[in-house]
Amino acid sequence: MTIAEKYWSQGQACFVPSALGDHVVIPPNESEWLFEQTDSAVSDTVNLNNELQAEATIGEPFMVHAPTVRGIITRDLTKNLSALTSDIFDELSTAVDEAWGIDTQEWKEVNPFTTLLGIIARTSNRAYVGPQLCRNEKLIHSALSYSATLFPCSIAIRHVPQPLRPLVSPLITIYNQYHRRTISNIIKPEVERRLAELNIHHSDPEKPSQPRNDFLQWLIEAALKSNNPYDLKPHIITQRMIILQFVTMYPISNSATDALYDIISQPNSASILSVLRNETNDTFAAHNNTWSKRAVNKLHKLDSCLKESLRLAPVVAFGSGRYVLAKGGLTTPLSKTYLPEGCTVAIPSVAIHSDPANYDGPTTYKPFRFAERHEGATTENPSPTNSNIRDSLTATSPLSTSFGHGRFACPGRFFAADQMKMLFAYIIRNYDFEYLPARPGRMWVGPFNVAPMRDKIRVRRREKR
Ligand code: HEM
Repeated sequence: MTIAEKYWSQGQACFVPSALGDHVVIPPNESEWLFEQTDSAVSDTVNLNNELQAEATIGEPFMVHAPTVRGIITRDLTKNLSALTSDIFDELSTAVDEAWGIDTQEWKEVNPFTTLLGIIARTSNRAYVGPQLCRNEKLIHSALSYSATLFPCSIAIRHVPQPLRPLVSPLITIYNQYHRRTISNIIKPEVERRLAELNIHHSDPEKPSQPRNDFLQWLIEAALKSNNPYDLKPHIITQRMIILQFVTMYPISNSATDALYDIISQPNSASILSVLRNETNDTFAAHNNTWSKRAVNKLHKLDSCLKESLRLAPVVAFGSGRYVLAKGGLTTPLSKTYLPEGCTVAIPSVAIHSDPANYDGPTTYKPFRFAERHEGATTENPSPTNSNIRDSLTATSPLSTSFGHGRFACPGRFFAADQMKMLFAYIIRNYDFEYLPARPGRMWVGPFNVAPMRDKIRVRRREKR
């Protein structure tokens, strides 16, 4: 038990200095209180701007202006998941085949972290910028490099005294900004092309506009509706697309890599894989041998497996950081911790997830823990104790905070969950995995959980059934 965990277990807050800045991490039983605070009391945006040093690393303060990236993720991306499923699956399966190979005879050594990063970057961008740009290797390379260097840059900037930051930040972010410019040089011409197309279409409604269903298009249409010239500036639209790259690739790939290592390193990994293979095969067959959103929703055991890995290793050890705005500060209701105005308060995600009061055998990996809780439930008759909605990967609660909880819970979790489920459905049906007797340890870099980055596993394509 760490010193911080000792404080939390006694219902006390703990001051945690970290790479993300200084946080007052309140005890688990006060997390619900934090989720209920109003926007005038605590701010998620100010905290994100601070954590990311958005001015220097992103250029535009994070998601402050309408139409926000968050709004489009919630409104358009999530609602279009059914329509996007076949495109995502098409991109994902091609990308996996290219990265892991299709040789059914020889085992191949692959680095899950790096290969999944490339696969997820390409697949996500299929939904963001369409089929041509998502295969642009320069775009993918720069999107990944930009995302990988954003946090290190913000951490370095935070160590510089405030008055010197405008001077020093451009030097710290040289490499990061090079990749931001590269992404911009690739996406901006497409933004301009689409804006011009829409202008032509508006001045000549007879001329058909090209139907497109991707994030960039929704962003442009939202900007048109907002009637705010700022939102329509090509570089602002481009900038918002760049933010999207950052919030997507690493969290999904990191979580998928962890989940894969968890499965293949269990002594009973063959049986776990067999349960998952049966579920994916049966579901695929029951849905006309096609992956639709409806079919993906039926993968309860896989859903449970992914949720269990995220429970054990959420992307950050203490999350849902909020900057205290309330004049005169706030006092928490139970531990009576005083939170002065200007401090950052967070919840202890890992401590919540590893509390025996919340989870039976909390430190043990039980891949089907959540599926078992609702075994036998039907949509028509979900009993209160086994409702599958509550235990699904995307469901959040004060006890399940891998995606945060409340108004600022991760809006991209539905897209992330579908992508991860499709990825696992594909790799489990199409590849064998060599058992890994020792799982590489979980690594925490400051508050961040980092999946094994350098380790390799062995995979072999399965014969066609
Ligand atoms: C497995 C993958 C992912 C994980 C584990 C994850 C986790 C999280 C967490 C813990 C937060 C903070 C929530 C809070 O402050 O309470 C967050 C915020 C956010 N996530 Fe995700 N995320 C994932 C994927 C995605 C994807 C794919 C997108 C975009 C489509 C996305 C977009 C965002 C945005 C925009 C925010 C900030 C929301 C706001 O503060 O308004 N995330 N995510």
